[in-house]
Amino acid sequence: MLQKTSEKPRKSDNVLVLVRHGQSEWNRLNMFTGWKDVGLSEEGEAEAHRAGLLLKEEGLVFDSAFASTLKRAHNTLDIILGELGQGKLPTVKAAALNERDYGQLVGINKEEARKRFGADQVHVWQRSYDIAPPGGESLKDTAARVCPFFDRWIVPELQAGKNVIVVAHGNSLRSLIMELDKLTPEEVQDYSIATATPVIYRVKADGTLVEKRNLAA
Ligand SMILES: O=C(O)[C@H](O)COP(=O)(O)O
Repeated sequence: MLQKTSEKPRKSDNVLVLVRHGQSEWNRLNMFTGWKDVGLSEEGEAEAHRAGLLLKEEGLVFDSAFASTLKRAHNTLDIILGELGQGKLPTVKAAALNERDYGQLVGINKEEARKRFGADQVHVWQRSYDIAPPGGESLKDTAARVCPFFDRWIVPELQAGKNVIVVAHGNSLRSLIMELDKLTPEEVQDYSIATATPVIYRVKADGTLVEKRNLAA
């Protein structure tokens, strides 16, 4: 995993950009989604275009692109790359980056789940580190597939000086950012990621992280 340094960022640093997909149809309906492969809503497509324009304003050009195998993520990536004029960049789709499996909660409206199981219990399932929803994955389980994939396939790209974009999901990215930012299980409970809001890490040639920024519209 990449380490952090307190050195100042430099223009020559390369970047790792992490983006949660734009609003999906089931985000719009406030339903637990997990591995269900639902598409982007109209608003989600618009958000993805806005994220692409924000990255364009930053002057970013990517050398490598990764997304999950779920269409809300790789469609968001396609829209972003289109805005950047990089629609031909080959992209890697990996199931290891898929959203956390929400098990028996999938397809249930989140408000309805709070009424049925209690708000505190649902919050524990949504945000705790090592407690899984029934039949699903905890954040720890999710990290156990996301982080090894990141180390195996993405870190070498960054260490080779490439600019990398990764489009994935609220919880698969939380598990990765927990590792990158060295968040404790308590800290990660309060950490959530907005849809289509790029998180930019600057990465030095030796692979250390120098700066993290959120690109809010
Ligand atoms: O799978 C889902 O329902 C969402 O993508 C993430 O849900 P959460 O923000 O409730 O964890």
